[in-house]
Amino acid sequence: MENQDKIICSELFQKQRKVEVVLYPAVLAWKEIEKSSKRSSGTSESEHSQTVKVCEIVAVHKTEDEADAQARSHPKKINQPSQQYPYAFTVSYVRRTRQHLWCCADVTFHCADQQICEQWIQVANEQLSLLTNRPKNLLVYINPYGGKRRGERIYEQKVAPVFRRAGIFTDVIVTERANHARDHLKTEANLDDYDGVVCVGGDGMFSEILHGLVTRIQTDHGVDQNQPDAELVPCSLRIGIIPAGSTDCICFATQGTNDPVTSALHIVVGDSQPMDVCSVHHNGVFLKYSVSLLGYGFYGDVLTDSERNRWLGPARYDLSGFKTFLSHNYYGGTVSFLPADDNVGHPRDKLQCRSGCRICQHKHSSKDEHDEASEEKEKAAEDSDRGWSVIHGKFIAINSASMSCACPRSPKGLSPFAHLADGTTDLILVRKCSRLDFFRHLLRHTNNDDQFDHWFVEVHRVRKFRFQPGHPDLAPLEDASEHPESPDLSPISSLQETYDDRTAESSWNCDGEILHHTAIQVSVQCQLIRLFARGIEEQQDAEVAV
Ligand SMILES: CCCCCCCCCCCCC/C=C/[C@@H](O)[C@H](COP(=O)(O)O)NC(=O)CCCCC
Ligand SMILES: Nc1ncnc2c1ncn2[C@@H]1O[C@H](COP(=O)(O)OP(=O)(O)O)[C@@H](O)[C@H]1O
Ligand SMILES: [Ca+2]
Repeated sequence: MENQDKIICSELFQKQRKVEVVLYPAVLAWKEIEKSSKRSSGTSESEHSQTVKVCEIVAVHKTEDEADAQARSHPKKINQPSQQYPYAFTVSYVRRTRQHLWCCADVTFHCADQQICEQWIQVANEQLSLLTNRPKNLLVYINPYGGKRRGERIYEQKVAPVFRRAGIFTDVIVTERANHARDHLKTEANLDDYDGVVCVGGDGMFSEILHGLVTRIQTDHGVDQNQPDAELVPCSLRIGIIPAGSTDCICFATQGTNDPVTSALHIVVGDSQPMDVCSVHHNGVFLKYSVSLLGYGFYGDVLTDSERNRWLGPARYDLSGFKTFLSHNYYGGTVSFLPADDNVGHPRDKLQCRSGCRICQHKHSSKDEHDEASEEKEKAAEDSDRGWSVIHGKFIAINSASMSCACPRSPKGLSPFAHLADGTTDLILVRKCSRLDFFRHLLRHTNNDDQFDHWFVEVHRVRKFRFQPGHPDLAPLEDASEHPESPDLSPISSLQETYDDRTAESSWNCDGEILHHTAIQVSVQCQLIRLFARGIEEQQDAEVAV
């Protein structure tokens, strides 16, 4: 860096070592100045600078620790270098540890001159105030019953101290019933008072916040959510997620870890990650929004069963997953879908959505350029069923993943190459197959094998889809148990006695909530919301060069 880039530069003390500290517009750097007998000047610079990006500084504060106070009140006792420099300031900043985990680290610089110390604090804070994307006022909702019921504790012990340090003001509401947060956002909350909303809970709680916010914005702008083709108004408030639920896949898939401190730091630095939202309708009536999984069959049945065992906490999904696997139900129906454009890739193209993803960025700019005429044309084509594909069949699972849906149970997710903000969802059809085959498919969610590489699985990247339950009389699929490649495990007859595949219906798991209708129409709303996140970082992003 050039000399003229320096905003302030001083020789200070850090841990009793003399360091040169420089604040550049984008970076804070410090390096040790060693005593050296080899040089006439008596000092030499050590090889390595330590650096912190200014945009990842949480706060710069005057340090009031005991040693400094003592040094000021008993100047005669001074014998340590740090005590000769009794004024100090502390820089709190983001430090990456491992696996996308962030922590808040502190570095304290000491100096002899009070004025220099105060100048540093003032100048550094002026630089921080130029970062206009940082939130100052947040509305926080805590679900005290999510996950292992630790929401309040997690917030008080791990998150609130980070917000306090960063000087963020918060209004905190601990919910008293289901849909408390949704209803408060819909009708009561004064959204103009806040720069963002924070959700402490799981995917179900996130879904509440999403519905409250999106519905409020549409109502304020006179948009009718019941119109499947309505142009929805994007939310200007960002949403932060503090993971305190059971699956927490929205948090995991957008920052790579389920750690409350990491989430708090993404909020403090003002990250912004656009995200697609699926709108779900039934016969022209709005049902729900979804950002992660819309799952019929296996995941719908797991969720329905798990609700009965909520007291088990996150383990309820393991029990229900096992029971549902043994039941081995399949459901008839017709899936129709409108494939996405080729430029957004394919669910098996191995292009992972990462921080600053080019595919999502390209989608954003082409969305801006889209003129009204081409939009009209597109709509007409969609309405006339031109370009739609139709599949009848018997399915063990129909999953729509608008993002990877990675979570600790499945670190690469249901659709590892799905994108957060490309305006599409990956539609995964798992046809009727043997129990052993389905087990192999599930197992591949936990290892590096391709879970789509099975004869009974197909996956499509789509912009819209529809589902109609019912026995597929028109074009029944051959019975998979007769398929030569699918040796079945012995049937578990007691579990299947009452099961009639002509009439049976499952339900939809919509981000952890059960939908009350099975016939649905789904449309992806490109980048409707933004999170306080940045997508999963590539490992080299962690290094900073000066
Ligand atoms: C042989 C071992 C097979 C293990 C296969 C595991 C596959 C797991 C894929 C999980 C995808 C999760 C998608 C996210 C769903 C959440 O929205 C939903 C609600 O979350 P929360 O509100 O935090 O509770 N979670 C689920 O539906 C749980 C699915 C668990 C399935 C075993
Ligand atoms: N105070 C409350 N009492 C009961 N249920 C609540 C409360 N606040 C939120 N909920 C509901 O709890 C459900 C599960 O919440 P979530 O935080 O996702 O936990 P989990 O991940 O364990 O399912 C959501 O459907 C949400 O609407
Ligand atoms: Ca998507």
